[in-house]
Amino acid sequence: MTEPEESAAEPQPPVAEATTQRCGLVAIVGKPNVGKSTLLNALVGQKISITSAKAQTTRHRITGVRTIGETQYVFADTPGFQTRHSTALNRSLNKAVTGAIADVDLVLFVVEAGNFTLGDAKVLALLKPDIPAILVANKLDVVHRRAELAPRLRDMQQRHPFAEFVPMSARNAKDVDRLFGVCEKYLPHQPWMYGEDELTDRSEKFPASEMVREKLFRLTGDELPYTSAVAIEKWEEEPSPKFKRMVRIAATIVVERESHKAMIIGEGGEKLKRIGTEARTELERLMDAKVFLQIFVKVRSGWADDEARVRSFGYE
Ligand SMILES: Nc1nc2c(ncn2[C@@H]2O[C@H](COP(=O)(O)OP(=O)(O)OP(=O)(O)O)[C@@H](O)[C@H]2O)c(=O)[nH]1
Repeated sequence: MTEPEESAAEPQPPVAEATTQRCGLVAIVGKPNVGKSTLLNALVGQKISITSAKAQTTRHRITGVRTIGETQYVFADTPGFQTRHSTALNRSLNKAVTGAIADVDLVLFVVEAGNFTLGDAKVLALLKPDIPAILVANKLDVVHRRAELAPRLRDMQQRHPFAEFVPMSARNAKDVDRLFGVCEKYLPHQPWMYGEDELTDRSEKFPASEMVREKLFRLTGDELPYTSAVAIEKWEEEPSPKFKRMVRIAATIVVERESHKAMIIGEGGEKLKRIGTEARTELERLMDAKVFLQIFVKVRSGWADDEARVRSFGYE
């Protein structure tokens, strides 16, 4: 039997090297309180902070994505390292956690500059020598005698073959930018896993609409049909001298009948006001931001039958 000759015409798998894009998984690890969350927030621009909205790859939960130029940095969660409790740190010394950092492209191993302890050594022992690791000596701003750093760093280098060493402060934007530059070359040439803004938008908008929906159903009881939906129509982050973060959100509740609309608005607008206040209060806590929430109620009969529209409300 001979091989069919038309095989040359079959579609070829894409050649990874052909892309100018880079994309890779980056794990931020370190003992509690060294500044991992602060660093992650600085790296992803504070856009991903809601834990319930974490995306998933096969083996990792994704805590944030940042795309700069041609390079997409996908930050992977390493559960167990992200805790303040020493018991949880002990728990983290297990295979699941080791597995989570075993197949990332790059590890950022975070320590407090000038303060290397047994806790660091325990986490360090879990790193695999074949995955490039960058030693991030964080909180450099509080180190007074920088000369004392060198012997400690040599000690660290003896324990693990770090690819590079970056002294920095997660609170310093220039340092954070520099860190991206250092990391870039360790991410493989391959197409991006996520759209440029995919996670940044979706991750907070979705819980926001769910929050309004939850209050809506809780405060209207069983009277309202489940076909009522909530769409986020406007989402604007604004700089504010007073608040760390300020977000203006406009949401629309879509119902099928005028009678449902009246039910939601309530006497003198009382019910809608309560829905808004409760949703806003919880969103502020969840997003750690000042939130201005406007809610509109629209009647669109039969919308639940319209597939495209259902999709546009996020029920895919
Ligand atoms: N001075 C200074 N403080 C920092 C820096 N980075 C983080 N911190 C502070 O260090 C403390 C711990 O930071 P986190 O980001 O919560 O540390 P973590 O490693 O995520 O802690 P766990 O969640 O317990 O694992 C916070 O009070 C931060 O504000 C820095 O570069 N300089």
